[in-house]
Amino acid sequence: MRGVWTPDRIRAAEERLFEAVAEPVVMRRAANGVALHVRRLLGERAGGVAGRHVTLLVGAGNNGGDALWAGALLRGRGVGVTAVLLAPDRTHGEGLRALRAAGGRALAAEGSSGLTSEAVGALRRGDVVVDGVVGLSARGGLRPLAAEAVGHVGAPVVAVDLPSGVDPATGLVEGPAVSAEVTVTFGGLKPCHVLEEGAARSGRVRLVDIGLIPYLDEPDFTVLDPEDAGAAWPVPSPEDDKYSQGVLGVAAGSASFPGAAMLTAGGAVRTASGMVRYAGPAADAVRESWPEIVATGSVGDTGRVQAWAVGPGIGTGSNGREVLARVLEEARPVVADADAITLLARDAALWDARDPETPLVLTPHDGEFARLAGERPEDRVAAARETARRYGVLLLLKGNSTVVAAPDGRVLVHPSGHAWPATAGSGDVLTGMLGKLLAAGVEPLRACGCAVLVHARAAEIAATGSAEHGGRAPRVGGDEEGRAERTVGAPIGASALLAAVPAAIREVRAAATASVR
Ligand SMILES: NC(=O)C1=CN([C@@H]2O[C@H](COP(=O)(O)OP(=O)(O)OC[C@H]3O[C@@H](n4cnc5c(N)ncnc54)[C@H](OP(=O)(O)O)[C@@H]3O)[C@@H](O)[C@H]2O)[C@@H](O)CC1
Ligand SMILES: Nc1ncnc2c1ncn2[C@@H]1O[C@H](COP(=O)(O)OP(=O)(O)O)[C@@H](O)[C@H]1O
Ligand SMILES: [K+]
Repeated sequence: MRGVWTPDRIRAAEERLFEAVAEPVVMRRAANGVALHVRRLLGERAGGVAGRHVTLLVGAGNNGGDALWAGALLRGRGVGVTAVLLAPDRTHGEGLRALRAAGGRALAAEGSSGLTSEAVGALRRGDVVVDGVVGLSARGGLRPLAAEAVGHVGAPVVAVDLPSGVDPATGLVEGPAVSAEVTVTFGGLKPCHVLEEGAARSGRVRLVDIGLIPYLDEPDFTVLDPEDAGAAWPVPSPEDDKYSQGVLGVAAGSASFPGAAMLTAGGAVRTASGMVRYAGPAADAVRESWPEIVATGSVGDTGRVQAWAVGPGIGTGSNGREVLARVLEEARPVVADADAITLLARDAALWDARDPETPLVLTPHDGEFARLAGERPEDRVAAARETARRYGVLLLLKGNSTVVAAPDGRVLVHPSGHAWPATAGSGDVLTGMLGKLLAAGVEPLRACGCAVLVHARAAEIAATGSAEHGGRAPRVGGDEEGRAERTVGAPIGASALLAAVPAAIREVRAAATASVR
């Protein structure tokens, strides 16, 4: 599990760190981390380090200072280094002196009419470009000269702290911005590394220890890693039977939408052993697809369950309303998706059926969120947190980065790193998976984080066939940790995602086992 802190809180921790350790020492630690990851990327993409060329794009602040110091260190490894200075009179003085003393070149970016041809040449020549334009203090979109320079970058980029042009606090991008292959950040993750466009533009995020950790308080939110999901994933123990692992009731689908029932129920079956019951008009179809499911026609006839998954395909008319009200009255943990969210958003009386002490998870996409909150989410973390608090629910806001907020203010974020789950019916699969984790007794916030992580990974496995390749997706260039964007994949439907859920579970469980060795 990794913490994420807002820029203000990172800065406040840095202030405390500087009382104990001199600022230049800290900066040197940061630059060491940058130089290390530049060397690695040169090895991957340029086949070696010595004799290769790196171009530094350097802004006016300490972010540029980090880049210059890293350049000085790279000179010591035989790398040719050219710094393109966006603000020559305000460049970090010590960093520039260090680079020059190590034999690096520096040139002003700006000529009489924008970027000089020399600067453009340097940006084009680098085997790797280091983005030291702006870091934590970024405000608004890139300044015109910086934007022009970024437009000339063709080589793989190592971003210092964060990709320039991305808002550090939100991950939003206004205008041109850097797309990094690797982002080297210091002390703790910032929101831009895991939210919105910033998540994709950050590439592989590498965290460097600069001694900040003891000065950081509780994170603003957290990101689960595969090993966290693997450690929490329920598997049967020798004492277990089918009931003790938690029984999930699925109330999904209708005569017109039997597929929603199949996908939701399937998500549950593939997530954990034990038992799944189904209640609804698609009972025959569900029995045919999933013979292991005990299916009945109505919620009242279902028998005992430890949690419910309700909503996909139930419709928003009186039948759907009746189903949802009956499920809520059972006072068991519930995951409510799709039509159930629409019903809850427009019918305040439905909330009376709910026991406020029993966990209720709502899993809206942005459109469903707007029905609940009155507007589409802008700052997704703040919006999810506020809505979770207001309704007293766990709010799982789906998207490329999924945000899960608990009513007590805790938040988990999962940046998927790809968009393979964006396919019709994949939300239904997620609902079934999450319901089964709730039925198994996994703590609700963690259950949400685990379900989202494994669901996204299952989609990636299905799209790329990576499980068939011994855990490695076929990739175009790059190393085994290469980004999903460079992975060769083919579009999938939700059934393919569903079929890959066991492979994704095996993978996270293997990660958990490896991490305790
Ligand atoms: N604190 C520490 O010692 C440590 C910090 N560390 C490093 O320091 C970084 C923070 O450094 P910082 O605070 O100096 O600011 P920084 O992000 O370089 O930007 C400031 C300059 O950028 C400019 N600018 C602003 N917005 C812009 C835009 N949209 N487009 C273009 N330019 C823009 C703005 O110029 P302006 O044009 O507004 O005058 C201003 O001069 C942090 O990210 C990390 O890398 C590490 O070494 C660890 C120790
Ligand atoms: N651009 C995207 N990148 C990654 N995941 C996405 C993207 N768009 C949607 N998803 C994921 O796909 C799933 C879609 O769910 P949902 O919108 O409910 O679809 P449906 O109702 O068709 O099942 C969610 O898990 C969501 O997080
Ligand atoms: K940067």
